[in-house]
Amino acid sequence: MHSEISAILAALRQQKPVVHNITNLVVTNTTANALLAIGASPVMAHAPEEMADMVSIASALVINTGTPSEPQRTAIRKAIQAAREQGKPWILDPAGAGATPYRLQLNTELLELKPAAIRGNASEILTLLTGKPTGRGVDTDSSSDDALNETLSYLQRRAAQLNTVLAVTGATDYIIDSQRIAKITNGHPMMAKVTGTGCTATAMTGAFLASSNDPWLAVTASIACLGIAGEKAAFAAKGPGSLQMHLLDELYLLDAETIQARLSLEVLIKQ
Ligand SMILES: Nc1ncnc2c1ncn2[C@@H]1O[C@H](COP(=O)(O)OP(=O)(O)OP(=O)(O)O)[C@@H](O)[C@H]1O
Ligand SMILES: Cc1ncsc1CCO
Ligand SMILES: [Mg+2]
Repeated sequence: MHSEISAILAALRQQKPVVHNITNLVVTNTTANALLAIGASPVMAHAPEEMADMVSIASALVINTGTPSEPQRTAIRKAIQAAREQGKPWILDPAGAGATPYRLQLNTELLELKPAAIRGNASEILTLLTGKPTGRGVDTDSSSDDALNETLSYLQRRAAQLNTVLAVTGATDYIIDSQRIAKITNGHPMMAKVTGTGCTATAMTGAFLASSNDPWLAVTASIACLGIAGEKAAFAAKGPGSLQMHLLDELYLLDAETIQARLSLEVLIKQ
């Protein structure tokens, strides 16, 4: 898999896709910088009046519901409509989907609008798919093999129904479509001590989706690249502050040799 991942990264850097982000107030700067560091061209925009025009110059759209509001909801609807009309991929990050009924209702509406991919932590993805606002979710690390397998086959059925790619991230990442599951164990626990690491994964995935015809491979490549850059950054960091700085450097420096040396990925067959 390392050569396929490096090939998509090379295509991304060659194409420098414009990625339109409607994201949360917390991570707007860090996700824009991560997109630049990996080789894409970010634009952060949320005025409803310019959504169709902005989508028309972008190659992918990233929607993140971390700090929602009614004006943003209007912008999100307009941007997704434009992306669908223009045949451009869009990715959903249901940030905090289970935190309030408002977010869950918004995310449930967006789920029906055919995202090419959905990236969240286990609680967010399960809340979104089941409609049950639990903050508990699954802990893929501590689940028994049976419980984990049950959840994976449920997720795979839902990915097939929705014709999307589900990326469930955490200590272990699972990238799931109707046929394939990638299990990635790159990354470092310190990454969870920097806000917006997951939002960065989603934003980067927008750029990777724009750089490949295989959405599952694109999402897998994106999550693997972030995990590899993140673990390298963690080794160099004293704590979360310098991790954030090193992460940008490692995304910028990431190359095929590093991917080959560090990739920790297993492809599970159809459940
Ligand atoms: N305990 C961990 N061990 C190893 N890597 C981790 C761990 N926690 C997070 N990561 C890395 O961080 C990436 C994204 O993190 P996570 O799933 O925690 O996102 P999130 O909860 O949506 O974060 P946020 O909402 O702050 O953006 C994962 O894909 C993985 O590479
Ligand atoms: C901390 C926080 N609050 C809303 S969005 C966000 C960033 C991580 O999702
Ligand atoms: Mg998140």
